[in-house]
Amino acid sequence: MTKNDSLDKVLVLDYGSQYNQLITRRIREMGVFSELRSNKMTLDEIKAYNPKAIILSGGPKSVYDDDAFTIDPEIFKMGIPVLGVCYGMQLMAQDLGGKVEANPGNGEFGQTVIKKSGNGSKLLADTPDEQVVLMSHSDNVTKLPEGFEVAAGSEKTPIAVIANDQAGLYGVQFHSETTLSEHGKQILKNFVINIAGAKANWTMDGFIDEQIEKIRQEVGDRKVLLGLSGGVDSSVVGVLLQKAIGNQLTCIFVDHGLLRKDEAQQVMDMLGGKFGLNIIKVDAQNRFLSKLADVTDPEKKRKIIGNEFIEVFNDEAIKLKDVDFLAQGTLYTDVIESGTETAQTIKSHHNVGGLPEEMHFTLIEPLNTLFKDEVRELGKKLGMPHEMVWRQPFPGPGLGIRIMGAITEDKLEIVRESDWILRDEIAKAGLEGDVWQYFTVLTNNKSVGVMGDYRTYEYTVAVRAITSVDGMTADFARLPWEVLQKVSSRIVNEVDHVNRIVYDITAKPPATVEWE
Ligand SMILES: Nc1ncnc2c1ncn2[C@@H]1O[C@H](COP(=O)(O)OP(=O)(O)OP(=O)(O)O)[C@@H](O)[C@H]1O
Ligand SMILES: O=c1[nH]c(=O)c2[nH+]cn([C@@H]3O[C@H](COP(=O)(O)O)[C@@H](O)[C@H]3O)c2[nH]1
Ligand SMILES: NC(=O)CC[C@H](N)C(=O)O
Ligand SMILES: [Mg+2]
Repeated sequence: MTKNDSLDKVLVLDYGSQYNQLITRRIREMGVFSELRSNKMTLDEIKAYNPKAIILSGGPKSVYDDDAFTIDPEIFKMGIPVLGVCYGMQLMAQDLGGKVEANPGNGEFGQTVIKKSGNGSKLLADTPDEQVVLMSHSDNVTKLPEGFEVAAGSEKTPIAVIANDQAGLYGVQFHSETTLSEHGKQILKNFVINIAGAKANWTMDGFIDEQIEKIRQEVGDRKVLLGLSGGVDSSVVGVLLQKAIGNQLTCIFVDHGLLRKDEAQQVMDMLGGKFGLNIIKVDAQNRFLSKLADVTDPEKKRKIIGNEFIEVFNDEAIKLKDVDFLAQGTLYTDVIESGTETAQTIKSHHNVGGLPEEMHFTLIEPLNTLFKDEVRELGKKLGMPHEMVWRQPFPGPGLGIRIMGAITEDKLEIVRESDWILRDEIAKAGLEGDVWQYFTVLTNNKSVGVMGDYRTYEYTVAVRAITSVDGMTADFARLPWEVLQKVSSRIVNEVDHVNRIVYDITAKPPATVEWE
């Protein structure tokens, strides 16, 4: 029996929403074990999995499309409580004899108020009669299936929550899993704990033990390479692997020429020195930069970088001999944004969507169901120091995706120096703990300036600083004017070929954090 067999499990079936893993994460926050699985799971597989409750996620398709993702309707008769979220609710309604149609208007996107009807069913217990939720749909349930009641509605969506208390079947048209649904957590808790009766016996300590056991079983006495960047994710994987397999682990730190100022030295000192990890530093500037010469398309850059990383790992593996596994600090955010069978590609993260199609390694990615803040909690539990756990994220493709257009040595110098000034000023202002991530971007835009009575025609640098919890959604940081003023003045004065600074004031969505 594996450890998971003793836990109550909530099975989330994936219909392709960007937020689907947030559902499992909200449930883990309650201390209940939860996993996301393919909507292709058969009825027998679901029965064998033995879930305490099932959630059908949202998704981009319409349930009446010819190529819509489906479910075996028998699952609604198994006596296991089922909650449908958005697409999931529409699928349940259609399968049980209700009707789903395109919304006659433009759909409903953004925060909306819903109002309970009647007592709102057990699902909406302990939430106010009127509450704000995040809607993101263009189809509506227009006819209820038999045995169901409307538990709440909004102006544009009269059927926004459906409930069949007796059968334990429920649907919410909104995304209860995002923080933009103000009582979403309570609603999920009502479903998982009160309605399905799941026991809260999952912990992060349990997760560590389980991962260590899994890694030991898989690796046996063979060797593992870890792509180590000095970032939070791969450092946490490094510490976890060291606990699991000790000196069967070799870490590879690649200097691809796209690192920040002084980064290579800092990483080697911190992880090799203080933490005693066995690290090989590979100087690969030339091979990365020559492959990237003249490449302007963001997705192409990401794929070239992803491929080249693997080439470097391959070369090192040949030297070390008998290495079968490659470990990476891949998080769920990297997986979902790279696109899955059901979810659209937003950008190919170098370590997922940027990997070559054929690889000699088996991947070990113990964090690929987690979000950044969960990884930080894990790092703390593993006894890692505050400054390592709270390092700001830095993407694997590095400064390469912060230069719009083709990458050159001169442009790298501009982003490297301007980034250093921004980091220096944020540190001096004592704001490092308040801002989740901050960096500069070299736009491909030149404009006219006047310096010392001369006309200049030089580059615009953008400053990006955001607040976030998990990197899935973000807002621009309200940096004090004085800090922005100092940063602007120093970059224009100290970095050649820059005469204008702009501040990026978009949230994610609709923008993303990085510009490419
Ligand atoms: N310079 C590098 N050398 C070796 N491996 C790298 C390098 N950059 C990234 N990687 C690999 O790619 C993975 C994904 O990178 P990512 O930036 O998301 O994570 P991280 O660097 O570990 O943490 P953070 O998100 O805090 O920067 C890393 O966990 C690591 O395995
Ligand atoms: O390792 C990585 N490889 C990548 O290819 C990559 N792209 C974005 N990021 C980081 O992910 C978080 C979310 O960024 P985006 O909103 O730009 O997708 C932010 O923290 C980004 O810095 C990456 N990390
Ligand atoms: N977010 C969703 O799950 C949307 C479901 C469906 N595609 C709709 O537009 O209504
Ligand atoms: Mg990184």
